[in-house]
Amino acid sequence: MADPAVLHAPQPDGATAVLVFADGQVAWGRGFGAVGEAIGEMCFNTAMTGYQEVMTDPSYAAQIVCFTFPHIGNVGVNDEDTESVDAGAVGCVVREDVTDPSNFRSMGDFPRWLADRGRIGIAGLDTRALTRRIRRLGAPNVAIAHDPDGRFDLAAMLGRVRAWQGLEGLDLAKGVSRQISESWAGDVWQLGSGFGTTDTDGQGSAAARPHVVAMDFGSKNNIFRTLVKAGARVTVVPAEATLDTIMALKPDGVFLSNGPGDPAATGAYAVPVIRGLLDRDVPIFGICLGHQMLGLAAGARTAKMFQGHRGANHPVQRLSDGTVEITSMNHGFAIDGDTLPAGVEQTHVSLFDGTNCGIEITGKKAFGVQYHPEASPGPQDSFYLFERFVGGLGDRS
Ligand SMILES: NC(=O)CC[C@H](N)C(=O)O
Repeated sequence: MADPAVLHAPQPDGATAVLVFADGQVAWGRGFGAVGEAIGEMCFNTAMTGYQEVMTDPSYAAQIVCFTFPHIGNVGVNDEDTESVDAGAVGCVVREDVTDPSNFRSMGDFPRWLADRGRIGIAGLDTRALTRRIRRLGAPNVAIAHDPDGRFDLAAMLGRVRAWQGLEGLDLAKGVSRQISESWAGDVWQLGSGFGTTDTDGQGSAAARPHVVAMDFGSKNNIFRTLVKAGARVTVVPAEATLDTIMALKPDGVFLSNGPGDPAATGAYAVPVIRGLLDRDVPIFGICLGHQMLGLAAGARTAKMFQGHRGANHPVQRLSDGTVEITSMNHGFAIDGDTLPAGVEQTHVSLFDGTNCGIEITGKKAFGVQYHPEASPGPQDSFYLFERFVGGLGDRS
């Protein structure tokens, strides 16, 4: 039950936003971005850069991001550093008030951009204390609200956050996926030249490239850009594409994207399709949710983590040679490494907590990683995975 003393914590002067936790705790702050209310699971992200990419990563659907880096919004926003058109986190929690943007790439300010996307921000909170709370108690369900007049009905908010089912068992991937297929031509962004295309990256004409059919479960666009950079021709298909639809596109390989929600809840559509691809020996590469789904299709189980991994400096060990990759991460579920059946090999582990970070299906060109080798934001130590996948597609008989 809520602690009434907490729920009725007095509203400080000037408070225009509030967080109401499912256990009744309340945290007051200053609102920015959209006016209104949203409900989600609060997580923390430790990346020092890339707030725009984080907020537009569809894997954060139904989540509120607490940034541990204190200065968020200070380099503004632009039209290039977005990972999706309109999906992403429902809100964010930041330490310092957002200052005027200062950056040569800035095209606008973060609060206005958030408002345009209907996303709520709250500033002035002790984000380190909130992070410690998550580390102690696990990721909480939270209601976030912003009202410039400072009027909030805390009891009603508490009722709504308690009524929310939470992320466990929630299927969000098909809701944020593209609904129609699309052919993807853009290459990765570079300083000075911006985004390249398949015509400008020196890898030959699009038709000569291996064809990757990418299943979109709520993908970050930089994955498709990186597949193109690695030499692929990419066709993106919706999350609920059938095995027949995919095979009709004559894929040289199939890519399984990241995405929001509980992987185990996607069992009705994606997992049987992936099983069919495995039966047909189609090469497969999965990232994050896609990795988890590949594991489920191969017979492993997934589980919700206590606090999850989100940041841009997570060390992962590659077991084949002991090399450590510094990776970008964003996940709250994981494959349970103890449930890998025969024929599924663990290839990478987290050096933070030993959780599974990579699998490979023995005897097939099918592998996945729990982290984000496409970075955006984050280090690019793991780009070799794209080269390995795309480079291995040419010799399929
Ligand atoms: N980035 C992702 O694909 C996240 C996968 C899954 N929704 C999780 O939280 O674990």
